[in-house]
Amino acid sequence: VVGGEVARANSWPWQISLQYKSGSSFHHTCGGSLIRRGWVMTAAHCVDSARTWRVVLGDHDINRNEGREQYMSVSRVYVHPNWNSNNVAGGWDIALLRLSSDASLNNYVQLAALPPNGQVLPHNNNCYISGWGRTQTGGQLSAQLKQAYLPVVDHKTCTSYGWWGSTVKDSMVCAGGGRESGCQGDSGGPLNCSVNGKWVVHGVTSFVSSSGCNANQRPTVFTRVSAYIGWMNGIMG
Ligand SMILES: CC(C)C[C@H](NC(=O)C(F)(F)F)C(=O)N[C@@H](C)C(=O)Nc1ccc(C(F)(F)F)cc1
Repeated sequence: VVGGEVARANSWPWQISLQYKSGSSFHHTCGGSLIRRGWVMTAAHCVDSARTWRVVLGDHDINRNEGREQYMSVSRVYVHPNWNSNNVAGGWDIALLRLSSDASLNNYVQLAALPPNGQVLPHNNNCYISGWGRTQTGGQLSAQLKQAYLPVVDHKTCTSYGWWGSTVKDSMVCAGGGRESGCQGDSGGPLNCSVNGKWVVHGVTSFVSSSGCNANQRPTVFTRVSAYIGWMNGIMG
């Protein structure tokens, strides 16, 4: 996350860290959201390579053991069948991870609320991105979970000339576009939007400009969760 601030610990209790095993240790690579006690929603591009994954729930500082973490292994990865790893602009950048056991819900670990099928938020709707991604273009990951205020940029604006144009599809949500943005390592994490006074995860962090995370008029682009409710219910039952 470029800009914004360190989040109050566990204030986004559905935020997870997706980590892969390298040698004898695990490394953060993406974010995700806990959507059922045994299921995590993330980006398809996060799980393109076959690795040994683990999901950390209840985390704040990914480099320290603070005692609230739950470390879960992943029993199966469901990547959207239409996902094409050579074409993030095509959309379909969503995947579900089946956890090997159910999470324990508490003050630090809660389920994300998902939007109703098809719901599209208005321009400037209040949203926050959260994640442990780079804090500057080309910079380092953040040790502590960060958040930044990224209001929704409507499709009409986001797909216009000088903005993303036709790179952004109807199955995506744009947010931000100023000095604050997502960045590498935030992928798969939530766009937390306030709807009728409740936080709802409307986006899965998908891409930013290759010329810089917080490039002007290149808002952070998210997979629109409300376009995939049917697919997710079909998988999770
Ligand atoms: C691995 C990538 C598919 C997703 C990666 N995502 C992120 O960094 C994050 F965290 F913001 F979600 C990204 O945007 N990386 C930048 C460096 C990038 O490659 N952006 C990008 C690539 C292609 C296009 C396209 F589709 F237009 F060709 C648009 C943006």
